[in-house]
Amino acid sequence: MDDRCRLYLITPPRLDAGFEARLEAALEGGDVACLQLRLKDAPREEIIHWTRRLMPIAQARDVAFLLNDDAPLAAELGCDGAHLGQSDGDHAGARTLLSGRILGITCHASRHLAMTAGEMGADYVAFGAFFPTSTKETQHVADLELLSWWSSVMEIPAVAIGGITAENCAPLVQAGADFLAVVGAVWNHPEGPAAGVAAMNAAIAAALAAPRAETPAHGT
Ligand SMILES: Cc1ncc(COP(=O)(O)OP(=O)(O)O)c(N)n1
Ligand SMILES: Cc1ncsc1CCOP(=O)(O)O
Ligand SMILES: [Mg+2]
Repeated sequence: MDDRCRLYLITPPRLDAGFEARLEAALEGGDVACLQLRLKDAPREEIIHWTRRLMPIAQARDVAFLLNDDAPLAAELGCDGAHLGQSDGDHAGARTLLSGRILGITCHASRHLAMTAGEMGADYVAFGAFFPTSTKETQHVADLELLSWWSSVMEIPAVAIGGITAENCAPLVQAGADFLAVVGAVWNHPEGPAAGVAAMNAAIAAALAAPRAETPAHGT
């Protein structure tokens, strides 16, 4: 198992004018593997606008830029990839369209969805929600056993999402999450987004350095 675990940053649900500076500040805070632009129900023009503004900031720092929900638009705009949920269109078609780019798939708390996504060619599977969150209404609760099983059996990276903070992330890291996806932990951090990124990275490093809790037994 690759012991590394990295931060996967998702934009706030709404972006105000001048958000570019907040993103730059966040990325100054420490390691970020990728940035997902997630503007639910925003007009296409707004998504295009923010992609053109934010993608160069991310890519200049070697942070992959992923678009949520829309694989054709991600391909058209030259994004590094897309994240699709179970209701976000044709996954296999998106895989073809995003050949050579990153495609991540929401798998909620389901081994079956994750294996299907893996067989389809997903670059990562996302499990959640691990904790209560006010960022999105969630209907699925994922647990450590799923994460631990996936990471011990599969090579495809796992992203953990949902209410993750610097304070609660250690068990996810120790269960084998390859990435921790967060919104609130960074953008709502009381000392600003750079402090949020720094706190997440410090918590990940501490969890990796700490003695591991016993791994749960895996069923079939
Ligand atoms: C990394 C990551 N994981 C899960 C999601 C959720 O995607 P989805 O289920 O399509 O819900 P919306 O985000 O579209 O509301 C995600 N965006 N990113
Ligand atoms: C997009 C998404 N999908 C499942 S939970 C969630 C929201 C994650 O945001 P936060 O890190 O603030 O809980
Ligand atoms: Mg979606």
